Amino acid sequence: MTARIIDGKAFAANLRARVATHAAAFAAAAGRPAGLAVVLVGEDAASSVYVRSKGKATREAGMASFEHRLSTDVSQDDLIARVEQLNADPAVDGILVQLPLPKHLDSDAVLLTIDPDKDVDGFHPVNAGRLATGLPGMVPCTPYGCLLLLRDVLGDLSGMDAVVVGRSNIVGKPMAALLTAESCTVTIAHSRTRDLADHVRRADIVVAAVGRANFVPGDWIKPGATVIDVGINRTDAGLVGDVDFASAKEVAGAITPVPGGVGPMTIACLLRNTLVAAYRRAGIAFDDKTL
Ligand SMILES: Nc1nc2c(c(=O)[nH]1)N[C@@H](CN(C=O)c1ccc(C(=O)N[C@@H](CCC(=O)O)C(=O)O)cc1)CN2
Ligand SMILES: [Mg+2]
Repeated sequence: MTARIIDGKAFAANLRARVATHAAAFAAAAGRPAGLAVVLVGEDAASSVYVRSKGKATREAGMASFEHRLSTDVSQDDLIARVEQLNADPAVDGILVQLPLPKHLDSDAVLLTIDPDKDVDGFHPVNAGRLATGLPGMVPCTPYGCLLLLRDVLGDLSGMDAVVVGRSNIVGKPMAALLTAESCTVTIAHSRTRDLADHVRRADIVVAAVGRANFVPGDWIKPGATVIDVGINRTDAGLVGDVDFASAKEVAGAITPVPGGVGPMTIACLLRNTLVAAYRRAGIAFDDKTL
């Protein structure tokens, strides 16, 4: 069996086009565009690329992009003051602080400062709590992108066995919460999990988010399973995921490639979250399940 290769790039392009249509309707109804502020601290090369991509995608979707570039040695107080200024700015619907931050800064404290209703990354504990309890909030972009791809491939996920490999606050935990809300039976595996291969072999859905190149080999995959690879690892062989793609694609029913799978969904879902935040803040009805 050779797996269906899930085209995240095409899916993301389609989502971005749909966001753009709704963003135009928002601007007409609210008398202003939805706005996203991105804060970048320092010169990290990958972060600079991502922030530039986010700004471009935001403008292409017909939304306002506000870029705040702060020097590597910015103080914690000055960074927090910038976030507070964005919280108070009525033109800003979404705020995102690009991660990772330089070592001298306390990411948790910075993320706690973001107004939860503008937290388009969905990283604030209030949004984590809303997701865990089924309340409307902001859902982290990468896990939400994975969910959209899974629904597209599988339709109803109810009753399926899912394994999430990785327990980060940014991907693993919210991914598990989203799959639980879809009525999957979810296992969260991590570096201390015993008999990891056995857990993965039982899964209809595997989400790999450990940050280790080619960590999940094809012989761990149940024949026909759907494999979502969140990993982005730069190796001598180029960019690779957390799943050994060459062996896994011979066993899986469907699999995301790296690059071109989950990655593009992250920015598309960020635009989606910004639009959702804008509608909520403006008090204009919008069915966010359409996106
Ligand atoms: N505040 C945040 N910081 C970070 C996030 C985030 O969601 N919020 N995620 C990552 C970086 N990231 C966006 O910020 C991101 C990573 C990767 C991609 C992507 O499209 N990847 C491509 C490959 C790109 C390449 O060649 O390097 C792909 O997988 O096809 C988009 C966004 C960490 N920080
Ligand atoms: Mg188990």
